Amino acid sequence: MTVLDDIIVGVREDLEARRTQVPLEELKLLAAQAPAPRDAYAALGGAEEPRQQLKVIAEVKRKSPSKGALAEIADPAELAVRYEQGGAAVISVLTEQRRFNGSLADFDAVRAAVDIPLLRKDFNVDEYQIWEARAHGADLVLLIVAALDDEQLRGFLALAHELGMEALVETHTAEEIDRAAAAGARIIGVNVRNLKTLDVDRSIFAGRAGRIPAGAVVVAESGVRGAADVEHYAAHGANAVLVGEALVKDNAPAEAIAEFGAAGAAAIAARA
Ligand SMILES: O=P(O)(O)OC[C@@H](O)[C@@H](O)c1c[nH]c2ccccc12
Repeated sequence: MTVLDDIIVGVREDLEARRTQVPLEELKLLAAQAPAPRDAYAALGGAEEPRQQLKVIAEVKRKSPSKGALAEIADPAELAVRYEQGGAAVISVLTEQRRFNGSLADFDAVRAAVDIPLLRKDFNVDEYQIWEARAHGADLVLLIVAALDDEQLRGFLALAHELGMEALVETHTAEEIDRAAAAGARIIGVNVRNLKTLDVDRSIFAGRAGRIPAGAVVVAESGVRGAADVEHYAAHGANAVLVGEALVKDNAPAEAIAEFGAAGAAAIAARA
């Protein structure tokens, strides 16, 4: 059993517990009452031609299975406000409980505090979680290709789009990129962390990005330690970076986001 399989077992158990408390029919009513979704594709510069900026997806991440506790985040809303002030395009909030110490309560707190698009970051393996994301005011959901078969991937992507949301479709291998593209993903992430082993290999990004179709926003996920890593990803085709650990550990996350954006834009300009 891979790490990913193991995580999903726990995710499914937690999800079944929530389903008995809030049945799907009730979630659908809540989703209908939620504020309209914000356009995450536009926020990530998807429609700009050419894409000259490097967008930052800033993550609220308390803990990870590879590194354990990362930071004491007393007030996720306050952190999110700093992310927004620093110029983050999107904020990602981990809601997985067992391994990442996240929650929908964290998500709700962040939703109430900022106006930019929010990603509900979880191991989404059931339609219930997509409705749940929208009911809580999410604008995007994470879909991990390695965790889904093609029918699930297409079904969840279609549901997210029907509900007015986008999906960050996460890949690791070239084959997963092809599956994401064939399913019609508009925002494709390359996670340099292999979720089956948790190994990080930043060098894989360069060889993957060119495989992503031109219309899709290219997101480099994981492993950003500082501006040099952002420059590397931007030089090799990233339109956006998703950063967790480095930002939750930084005393000045807003300044770090601004620095990443500037470093990325310079690398994109140098590439042209
Ligand atoms: O903390 P990092 O190395 O900056 O990584 C952020 C993000 O990419 C990582 O949290 C992540 C990427 N894909 C995921 C899927 C589930 C949980 C977490 C993740």
